[in-house]
Amino acid sequence: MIDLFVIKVGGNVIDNPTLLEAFLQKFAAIKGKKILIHGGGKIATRMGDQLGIASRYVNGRRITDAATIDVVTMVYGGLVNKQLVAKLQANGCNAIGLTGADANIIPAVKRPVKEIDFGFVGDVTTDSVQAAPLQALLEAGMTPVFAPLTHDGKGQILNTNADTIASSLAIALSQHYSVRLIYCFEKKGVLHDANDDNAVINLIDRQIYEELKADNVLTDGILPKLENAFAAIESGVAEVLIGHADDVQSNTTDTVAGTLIR
Ligand SMILES: Nc1ncnc2c1ncn2[C@@H]1O[C@H](COP(=O)(O)OP(=O)(O)O)[C@@H](O)[C@H]1O
Ligand SMILES: CC(=O)N[C@@H](CCC(=O)OP(=O)(O)O)C(=O)O
Repeated sequence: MIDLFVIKVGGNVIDNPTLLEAFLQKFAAIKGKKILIHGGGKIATRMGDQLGIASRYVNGRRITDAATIDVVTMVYGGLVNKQLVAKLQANGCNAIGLTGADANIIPAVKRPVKEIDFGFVGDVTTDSVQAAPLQALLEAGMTPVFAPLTHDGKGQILNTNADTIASSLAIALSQHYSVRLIYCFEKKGVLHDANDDNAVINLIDRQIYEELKADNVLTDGILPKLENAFAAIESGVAEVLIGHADDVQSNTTDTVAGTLIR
């Protein structure tokens, strides 16, 4: 099978012009087939504040009411997605910006209301992801760039966590390609101590994950990121890595830096 890199870049990198520029140069230089998924949660929060629409989170997920879905559609599907595409084009990468609604690639279901009403948040089932249009774009030499938006098939855009979009696409495409899923953020990997940037854990399996959780080493966004990483590796994705945005290029070779998920 042909190799495919499915690469996700987080909001802290997108929000830092120096880190972002370096990341996009390295991403553009990666040879072979690749897909980029971007977040942008921090920018959406800032834009919402400017519009008088405050952000609320439960369990790390944004409560996406009617006003908020408009903000995130504009920010993720417009501002962030198109800026990334233009910068990749400037770096010689033939990027094409997409949401999950485009070509019906990522249908989703509005999260059912239980104790919490998350509003217009979409849950993805990997068997509903449409790989064929993505394959057509990849075979034509283009690099799809995904905003973290999905749709319900009835005309409603939905907000879906970018880490989840990345693992769902990686799983669906692993039927056609040998996929390496790489989560890029502003740390060198999963750390033994979140404040010590050099304390990288090289390898995490389910048992180590449970021990790290019990020891309170893992908090905040790294928990859903690891859940998505395990979902991918347990559903046919060949390799999953979590590392620094600066290491994206080396992480597409045999010399990996960061945390390998097994
Ligand atoms: N042990 C840990 N190692 C690395 N990051 C950690 C750890 N514990 C908590 N974190 C936090 O998790 C965050 C990553 O999650 P998140 O903000 O969702 O990433 P992204 O920017 O990719 O969306 C880091 O910025 C860090 O603050
Ligand atoms: C449902 C949900 O929470 N969606 C996320 C999508 C953006 C995202 O995932 O951005 P980062 O990768 O920068 O965190 C949100 O709106 O914050």
